[in-house]
Amino acid sequence: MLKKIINGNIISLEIRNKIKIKVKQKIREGHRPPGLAVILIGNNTSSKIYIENKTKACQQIGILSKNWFLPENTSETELLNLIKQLNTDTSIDGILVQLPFPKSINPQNIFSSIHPKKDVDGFHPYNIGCLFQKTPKLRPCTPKGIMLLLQYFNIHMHGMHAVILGASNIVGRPMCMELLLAGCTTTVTHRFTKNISHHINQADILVVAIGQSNFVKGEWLKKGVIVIDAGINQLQDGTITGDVDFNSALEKCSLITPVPGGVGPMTITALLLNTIESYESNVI
Ligand SMILES: Nc1nc(=O)c2c([nH]1)NC[C@@H]1CN(c3ccc(C(=O)N[C@@H](CCC(=O)O)C(=O)O)cc3)C=[N+]21
Repeated sequence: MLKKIINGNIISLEIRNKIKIKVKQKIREGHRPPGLAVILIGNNTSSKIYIENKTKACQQIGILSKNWFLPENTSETELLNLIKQLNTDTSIDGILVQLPFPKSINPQNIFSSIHPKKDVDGFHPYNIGCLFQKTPKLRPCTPKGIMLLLQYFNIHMHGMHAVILGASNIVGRPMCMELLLAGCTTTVTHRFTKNISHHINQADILVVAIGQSNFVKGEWLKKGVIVIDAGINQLQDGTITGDVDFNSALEKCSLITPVPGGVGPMTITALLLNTIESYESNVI
C-alpha cells in the first residue's frame, strides 16, 4: 500500500541535490551565486510559512534569497517601483511576489511588470503565452512541480483522461495546458460545473486545486486513478489537510500525493529550478 503514496519531500530532495551540485560548480568557476527576491505584502500567516520554506530551500542549495516584507497599505506604485529596481538588479535572477495581494493592488499589473526573464512564478502574460504555444520558457511552479512528479514515475500520459478540479490562474488553467501538451485529453471543472462526481469518475489523472478540505471522496474515483492533491487547507485545530479525502481515495488509486509532503515541496523545487534557469540564461 505504502508504495502508492508519492513522497514529494524525497523526490524534491533528489532534484535539489542536483541543483546544489550545479550551483557549487558555477561558484567554483568564479560566478556569482543565483539570487531570488521574494516580496510579501501584508501579514498573511500562511504566506509567511511558505516564504520560510522557500528561504530555507534556497539556503540549502546556495541560492541567495532576499525577502521584502511590505506593509498591508503599500500602494501599487510603490510595489511597481520596487519591481522596477529589481528588474535591473544584476544580483537578482528571480522575482516572486507572494499571493494573495491586498485588494488595492491589481495582480495582473504586478505580474506584467516583472521582467519575463525574471518571472520565476511563470505568471507574466509572455510566459503564459509561450506555454500555450508549446514553446515554454518559465512555467508556473505548482503545475511544473506536478509534471516533475508524473515524469519521475514514468507515467505515459498519451491518451490519458486528465481531469482538473479548479480553474485558477496559478494552478488549474496552466495545469490543463501542461497535461494537454503532454498528450492527455483534458477536462477542467469549476464552480459552475454540473455533476462534478461524474467528471471525477472519468479521470485517469485527477488534479485537485479548489481549497476545500477533503472534498473528493474515494467512492467517486475510477479504480487505478492517479490522484494529485494541490490543495492546502488549515483546519481550526491547526491541522493541514488537502482537497482529497486521503484514506478513502487511497483504496481506489494507483498513486496519490499526501498533504503535506506531496505537491507543496515540489512547488518549491520548481521555483528553485526556475531560478536556476533564469540564472543560466540571464547573466552569469
Ligand atoms: N506568487 C506566488 N507564487 C506561489 O507559488 C504561491 C503564492 N504566490 N502564494 C501561495 C501559494 C501556496 N504555495 C505553497 C508553497 C509551498 C508549500 C509547502 O511547502 N508545503 C509543504 C508544507 C505545508 C505546511 O506545513 O504548511 C507541504 O505541503 O508539505 C505550500 C504552498 C505557493 N504559492
